[in-house]
Amino acid sequence: MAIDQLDDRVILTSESNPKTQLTILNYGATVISWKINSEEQLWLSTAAKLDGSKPVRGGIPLVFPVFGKSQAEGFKDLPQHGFARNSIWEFLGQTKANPPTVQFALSPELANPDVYSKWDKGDNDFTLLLTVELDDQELKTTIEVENTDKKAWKFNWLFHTYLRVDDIEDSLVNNLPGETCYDQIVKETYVDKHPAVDFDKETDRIYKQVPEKKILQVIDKGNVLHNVQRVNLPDVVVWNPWIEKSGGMGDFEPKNGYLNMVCIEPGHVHDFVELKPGESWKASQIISTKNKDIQLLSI
Ligand SMILES: O=P(O)(O)OC[C@H]1O[C@@H](O)[C@H](O)[C@@H](O)[C@@H]1O
Repeated sequence: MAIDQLDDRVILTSESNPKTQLTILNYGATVISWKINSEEQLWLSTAAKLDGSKPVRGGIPLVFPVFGKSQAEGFKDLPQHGFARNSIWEFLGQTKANPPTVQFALSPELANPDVYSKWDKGDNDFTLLLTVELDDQELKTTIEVENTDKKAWKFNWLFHTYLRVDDIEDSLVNNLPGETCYDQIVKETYVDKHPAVDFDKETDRIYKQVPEKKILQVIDKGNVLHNVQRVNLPDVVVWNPWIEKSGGMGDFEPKNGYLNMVCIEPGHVHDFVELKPGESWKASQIISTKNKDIQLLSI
């Protein structure tokens, strides 16, 4: 694998196919592009700020130590989704040849001080290690969170993945029926009884404790486009801002871009993970286009 380390980003190119490429910004360690044989798999707003002035609108922003806003002690002052997505991570280099693997790290010294200082008054010592593996048709991102402090603390984690679709109105996400979700639009918890998640309006749901064996599949006109597998990430957020909400976001362009994206966000967000001093926690998201069969596990 060729690795090009530029000032603000790292580009990985597959040796077996030079048209398979991954771009990771140092800012937020945000994957902003993943092309398989020239075909882009992720959605990135054309107005996304890539200069570190604002979290990236698109790609795979990383959410830590809080998902959304929380009134929990130590989290109240943090802005939505925490500080991992607006801190400049350190590129550690290539760590494995096969599958080609690189790593990025974040610790309090590197974290955006304005935001980090709002988490328990900036008093929690931690290390985040992000491992990114690029295979021919698969992207695996693994996070390891370590408590390097002398006291316990807690956190949420989430991969805020913007997947590209041809037309959201022709797309479904399966394997969530039967699961309990908190619907952030109507502010209610219910069991989703639809045969699949479809999209004809703003959608913002947190599915809780979804069994790991359930692969989340984005199905476009009957074809499986993306398979999202999770390791140690029990919750899944499904988000599409639709017309009004995306219209109000200055960094969301083109304005009809909501038709070409769906966020499937594997995370640990319903409950906090608590780590005692010296403990660590590890989780992965695996997105793949290999499997074309619809997985029928639900109901
Ligand atoms: O605009 P932000 O901070 O990137 O958040 C985008 C969306 O992120 C999703 O994860 C949340 O469920 C939504 O409620 C939120 O609107």
